[in-house]
Amino acid sequence: MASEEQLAAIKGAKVLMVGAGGIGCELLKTLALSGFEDIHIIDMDTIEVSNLNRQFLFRQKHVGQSKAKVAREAVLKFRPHIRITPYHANVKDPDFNVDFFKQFNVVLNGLDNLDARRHVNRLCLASGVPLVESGTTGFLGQVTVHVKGKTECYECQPKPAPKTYPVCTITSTPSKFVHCIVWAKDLLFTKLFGDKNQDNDLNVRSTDASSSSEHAEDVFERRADEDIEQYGRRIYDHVFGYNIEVALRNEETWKNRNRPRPLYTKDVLPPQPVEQNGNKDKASKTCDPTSVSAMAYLGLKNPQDLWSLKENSEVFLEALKLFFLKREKEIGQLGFDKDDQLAVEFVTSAANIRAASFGIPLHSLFEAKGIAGNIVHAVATTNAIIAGLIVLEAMKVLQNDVKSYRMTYCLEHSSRKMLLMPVEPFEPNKSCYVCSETPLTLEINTHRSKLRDFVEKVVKAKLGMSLPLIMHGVALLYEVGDDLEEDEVANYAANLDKVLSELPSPVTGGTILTVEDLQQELKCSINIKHREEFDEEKEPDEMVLSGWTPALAAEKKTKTSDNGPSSSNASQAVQPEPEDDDELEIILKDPEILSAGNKRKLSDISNTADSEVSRVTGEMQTKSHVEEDDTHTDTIMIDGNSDISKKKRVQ
Ligand SMILES: Nc1ncnc2c1ncn2[C@@H]1O[C@H](COP(=O)(O)OP(=O)(O)OP(=O)(O)O)[C@@H](O)[C@H]1O
Ligand SMILES: [Zn+2]
Repeated sequence: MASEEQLAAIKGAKVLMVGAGGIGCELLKTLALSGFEDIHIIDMDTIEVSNLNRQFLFRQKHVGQSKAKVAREAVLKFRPHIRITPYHANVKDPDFNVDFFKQFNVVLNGLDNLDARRHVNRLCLASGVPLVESGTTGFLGQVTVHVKGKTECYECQPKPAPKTYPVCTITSTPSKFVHCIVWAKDLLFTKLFGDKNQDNDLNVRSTDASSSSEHAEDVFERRADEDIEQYGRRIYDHVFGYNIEVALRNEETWKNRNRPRPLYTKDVLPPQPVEQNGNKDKASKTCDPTSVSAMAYLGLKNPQDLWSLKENSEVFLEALKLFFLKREKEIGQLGFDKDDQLAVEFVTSAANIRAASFGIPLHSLFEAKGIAGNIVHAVATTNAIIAGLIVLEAMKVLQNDVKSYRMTYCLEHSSRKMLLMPVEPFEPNKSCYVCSETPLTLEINTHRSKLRDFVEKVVKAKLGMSLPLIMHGVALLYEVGDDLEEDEVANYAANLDKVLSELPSPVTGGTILTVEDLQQELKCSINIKHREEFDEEKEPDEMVLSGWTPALAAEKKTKTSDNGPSSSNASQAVQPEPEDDDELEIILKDPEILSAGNKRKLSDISNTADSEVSRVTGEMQTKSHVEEDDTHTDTIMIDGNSDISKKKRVQ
């Protein structure tokens, strides 16, 4: 029960909720039922059918409508007297500036991506409004509190990079199904249906370039007048047969590994394509490209079935054929999308054929889709728990009850009757470039890299700035904005194509650049260090940004699966299966949700003397470990006074 004071604080509060998805729907409902009367909601999305199983404010009839607006209407039905202001918009829109943020007592995030989270963090810091941040992934979740000057900000700890695999594992020596998925999705699919100009390791690494260059030359291009069935079989024989034979020639590679088996269509399929009783007509009449399906054509109904090698080979050829026959216009610009049925069918079958070749167990389309789309199924209950915790923290923030702030982790397996683990928040990281203005250092080849590389790869991608302004002393090198004169726009555009050392105000080793985002009111200094050479594999961007160090050095490796934008990136991949038992076994829907902060804090705690906490943490680190004395636990403990909640951070 809330006290009189709490109720008064709640009633008088004006709160901003960002995101009205899985967490957001639960949060709005809980806020309304807890007595909040002035709630603003920003969400840029419309409702999709796939949201309905867990976003309970939405119904079938709402599909296609604004989430923010429908969520408002749904809650007003049972709380008609409160004020809910919806914005169907991107939180990064310039309208939501520092002044807009200043009107709120607290901001509550229910977002699903790093970019928007960082943006909101910066606006909260700039406006001095406390932020309660959250995320869930399946059974895991967390709520953290960020108050300027009092606790760490959302960006005080660098976020872990998504799980990556060495290129040679993907192209030459896969040992797990996920390696085959990455190969099928990021290399083969992209090679056949994506941007032809994009760098792709498929040719180079999976064939012996020196001895087979003429064989590999343009092998993926369909020849003029080539029958589509012939083309498909040629691709199949090349990637699953010929390339494997070439790889086998390198005896060194296979000394300590199982040798793969080359697969050719003639060994797996009958010589002529098989007509499927009447299904062909059905497939060819389909006009909606998104409903084109090789499975449907082949009469394969259950996505959870395990297909044989022959069936996979048929799906492979059929899917490739359907892309060329039904979706030809899209070829050259397709990227893998987990919601694209034909793409999932193609990738599943290609990954399975490769898996068969390498002696790796095959997977169903359903499983393969989960891996390829980095899907961890959402759990509505976790969202509800997290939403409740957000409200509890918001109430403490409104009463300025700093001592009671907690970051709470929702665990998958209870330990000692605890499913929720509250931890005291950490102090701001003094070397955080976002909240402490610490200068960063950038190693870069100033004679080779262009300003454009710096803007795209550092300022936008790494620093997350949207409207950057770059200065060298008093000289403006780059700026964006609606109010620029034409000649300024032309100057900046010209600068982008210049190498750093040839800019009007040359950037060389020893230069200090000031980078600023006017909307986020974030400013930071970057010390430039000239460096000639970079490691192609480890530093493909040819630049290394440093100076932004975690507060605690000891980091554990975290497995991640990325729920970010559906763009596929050859270096990113899911890690759904445990690899090594000694690694932290948290499977993340998106790396930014249960981020570095989470693993650091958990491992910090495990280093403390408190065995109870160590046990909880230990369980998270080795998921398969079963607690002997914990077979009938269904209690959730969120006792703010428990020993655990009093644990101080280790410095
Ligand atoms: N920049 C942004 N501005 C406004 N809203 C955003 C922004 N980024 C994400 N969101 C919203 O945050 C919500 C996150 O909710 P959730 O994680 O449940 O995702 P979802 O898109 O509803 O579901 P799923 O991705 O699992 O299909 C979404 O409704 C999304 O529109
Ligand atoms: Zn910070």
